[in-house]
Formats: sequence, structure tokens, C-alpha cells
Amino acid sequence: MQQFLVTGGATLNGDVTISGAKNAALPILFATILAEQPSVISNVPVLRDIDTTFKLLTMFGAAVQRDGDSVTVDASHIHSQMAPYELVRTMRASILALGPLLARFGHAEVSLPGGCAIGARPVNLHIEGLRKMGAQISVENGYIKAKADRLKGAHIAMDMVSVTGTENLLMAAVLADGVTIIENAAREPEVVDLATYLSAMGAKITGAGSATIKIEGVERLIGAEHRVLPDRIETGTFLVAAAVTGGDVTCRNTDPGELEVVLEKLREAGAEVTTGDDWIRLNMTGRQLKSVNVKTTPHPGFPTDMQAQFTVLNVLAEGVGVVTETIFENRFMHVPELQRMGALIQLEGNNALCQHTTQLTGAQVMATDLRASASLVIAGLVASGNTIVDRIYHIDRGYEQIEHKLQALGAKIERINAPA
Ligand SMILES: CC(=O)N[C@H]1[C@@H](OP(=O)(O)OP(=O)(O)OC[C@H]2O[C@@H](n3ccc(=O)[nH]c3=O)[C@H](O)[C@@H]2O)O[C@H](CO)[C@@H](O)[C@@H]1O
Ligand SMILES: C=C(OP(=O)(O)O)C(=O)O
Repeated sequence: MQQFLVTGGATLNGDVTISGAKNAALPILFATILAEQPSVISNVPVLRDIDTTFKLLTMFGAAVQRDGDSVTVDASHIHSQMAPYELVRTMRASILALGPLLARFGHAEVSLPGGCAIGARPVNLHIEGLRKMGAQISVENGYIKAKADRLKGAHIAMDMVSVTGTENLLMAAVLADGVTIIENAAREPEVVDLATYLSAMGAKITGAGSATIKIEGVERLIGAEHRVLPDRIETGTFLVAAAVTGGDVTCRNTDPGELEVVLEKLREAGAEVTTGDDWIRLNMTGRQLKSVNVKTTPHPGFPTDMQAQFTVLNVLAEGVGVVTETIFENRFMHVPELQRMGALIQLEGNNALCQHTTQLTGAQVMATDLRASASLVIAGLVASGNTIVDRIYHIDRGYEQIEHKLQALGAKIERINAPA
């Protein structure tokens, strides 16, 4: 098992190139299933979740070829519509295979993903939406079994905002017979990116990025080329790392428009943030970090995937910052680990009260999920001495070469093998 060894004290300075967004690349790669011709998807990050997706696509019978950051998927010879538990349990987003397999082949069998460190994460909205479109769905032996000769357009009002739920229904609706309306749809940029790719394939979609999406089903889709949008959460993670180390970092190949709320919070925290078309610079040199209150909500609100990083920021800032998590019921697993590093945090329900902590101290800490791992690395960058972050397979799910990118900015971080 691998670990990160982080030695605190370095100030981050320089440029970092942001990768394509994991949470956009995943649905888009599953959407390639919808066409008989190959699609070419570029700006695909090298990540464990992307490898898992390739394994699933290959298992279905698609031909997947990577050339640099471009991936060609040829789904013309799909022969299996089954996503097994062994793979689904390593990546919840495997549920995104359900909509496209069912829409194109009329049947699909996908393991239930189950809960994870951040919450129970049911998929009832995916199932209810597909049922509304005429699918017969049963859950047997831990598998969702879905059938429909051809899905039918439907009016679906989602009880809660769900990102992958919206994406699954969108991918199902593009080949359905008739018009589908998804109300209370997720408005995340990754949903819009998926809709842009589906439209390039010939889908008829309006309203992506708003709470109501209208889809007019078509008979078939064709292969298309698409460039995945930049990863706003990777961007935000590097910006927080720059802020807490008092550094000056420019994120390149990114999109400031995707993370306006996060940039506003960083300014409120005392950082100088400037932006161009495809870059964001955060300069903290000689400036005082101030605490900020953050409350996670669906886009365009503050993203839950940036909550753990802002928890660390608040611990290091002057004052008391309250971090409120409203999306997931258990997304504070990083808090006990940060407390082991000396962080003054009090948990009260879904609020974390973060008090200024003069000095974090290096410790051996355990990563429990993707963004929790990122927060522990950030804490290690400012802690005294050495921090060892265990179970970094979580971080490898969603951050491309994070140690190399941080090293290039001056951080002292190494990937090491855990003692046997
Ligand atoms: C691969 C991907 O894109 N993952 C993102 C996606 O996860 P994901 O799509 O799984 O998250 P959702 O938006 O679906 O979840 C939001 C909330 O709705 C609940 N819910 C969801 C579906 C459902 O059928 N029933 C239900 O009750 C969830 O338990 C959660 O409390 O959006 C999350 C919220 O922005 C992000 O943290 C994840 O990084
Ligand atoms: C929670 C995340 O991912 P997933 O939905 O794949 O677990 C994330 O990207 O922070």
C-alpha cells in the first residue's frame, strides 16, 4: 500500500496545469456507449476512476484506446450489459452505465453501488426516473436489473438535486421515444459538459445548466469528438494549498467561470485572486488568512467537493469559521484526522466550528475519501515535521499526479511504500 510523506513548511509558488474534470469525463465516457461509431474524447485525466471506467467499457465489449490525453471509444461491438460488483464497489460512478446501456440495448444489469465514507448515497432517483420512462426495474441480489423495449419520454420531477441522477436520466432520455422533461435537474458544469457532448452526437437537448432540461429523443446517435472541461475541484484544491502556505500560484488550463463562489470565498479569506480566460492566480504573499463561513449546496452554490479543503483553510485562518455540510450526511471524516494533527475543530451536527490553530503538527493520518485525502495533504504542507497520509488510493481516484504537480510548486511530498 502506498502513502504520501509530506514535510511541512514550503511556500507554494509557480504555475500548475489543471487536468480534465473527473466528474465530467466519467459520464461522457459512459455516454460513448450510446453510439455505434467511435467517439474521441480529449483532456481525459489519468486517474484510477478513469481506469475503472475503461475496464467496465472493455468488459461490455467496447474498444478503448488512449493516446496521450485523448481516448477513442468504439462501442460498435458491445456484447455485455452487466456491470459487476467487483468494479462498481471501487467506483460509485459505475452507476452511470445504467442509463446508456438501457437506452441503447433495452436491458442492463448494474450492481448497486452501496454506501461509502461520505454517506449512504442511495440511487432511488435514478431508478424512479427510469421507471417513469417505462423501464421495468427490479433489485435482486444486490443488482439493479432494468428492461425496456424502448424508453418513453416522461415528465420527471426529481425530489432532490442529484448530479449523476440527472446525468443517468439525460443519457437515457436522448434515445427515448418522445420528449422528456427533467425538473429540479442538477446544474453543475459537468452536467452541461455531458449535454454538450450528447448534442454533438446528435441529441436534442435544451436547458442544460438550468433546473429544467428538455430532451427530444432521437432514433440514433453518432460518434463525436469532445474536449472535457477543466477540473474545477482540482483547481480549487491547488488554490487552497497556495492560500494556506502563503504562496503565489497560477492555475492554467482552467475556467474561472466554473468556480465563482469558491473564488469569492478565497477573496473573503484574504487572498488576492485574479483571473483570465483560462487561468486563475492566487497571491497570498504577505497577506493574512481570515476565516470564512461556508455552506455546501448544489451548483451554483459552494461545492461539497471543496468542503474538506476549506475546513483546513479555516483551521489556519484568524477567527472562527463555520463549515456547514448539507449535501452528504457523513462528510466530516477528515475532522478526526485533522484533530490528530492538532486542529481545533468542534463538530456539532452538520457544522464544523474551526478555530484558529497556531501550528498543526505532522502525524500519521488516514485518508477516508477523495477530498478528505486532499485536505490531509494540504494540512501536511503547513504542519511542523512529517505527515504520512495512508490509503492514498482514494486520492489517486481523482487527482492526476498530485505529488508531481505539488513538487513543481515547491512542496516537499513523496509517494512511498508503506512498511510491510
Ligand atoms: C461522479 C460524480 O459526479 N460525483 C459527484 C456527484 O455525486 P453523486 O451524483 O453521487 O451525488 P448526488 O448529487 O446524487 O447526491 C446528492 C445528495 O442526493 C442524495 N441522493 C442522490 C441520488 C439518489 O438517487 N437519491 C439520493 O437520496 C445523495 O445521497 C446526496 O445526499 O455529485 C456530488 C454532489 O455534488 C459530488 O460530491 C460528487 O463528486
Ligand atoms: C465524491 C466524489 O466522487 P464520487 O462521487 O466518485 O465518490 C468527489 O469527486 O469528491
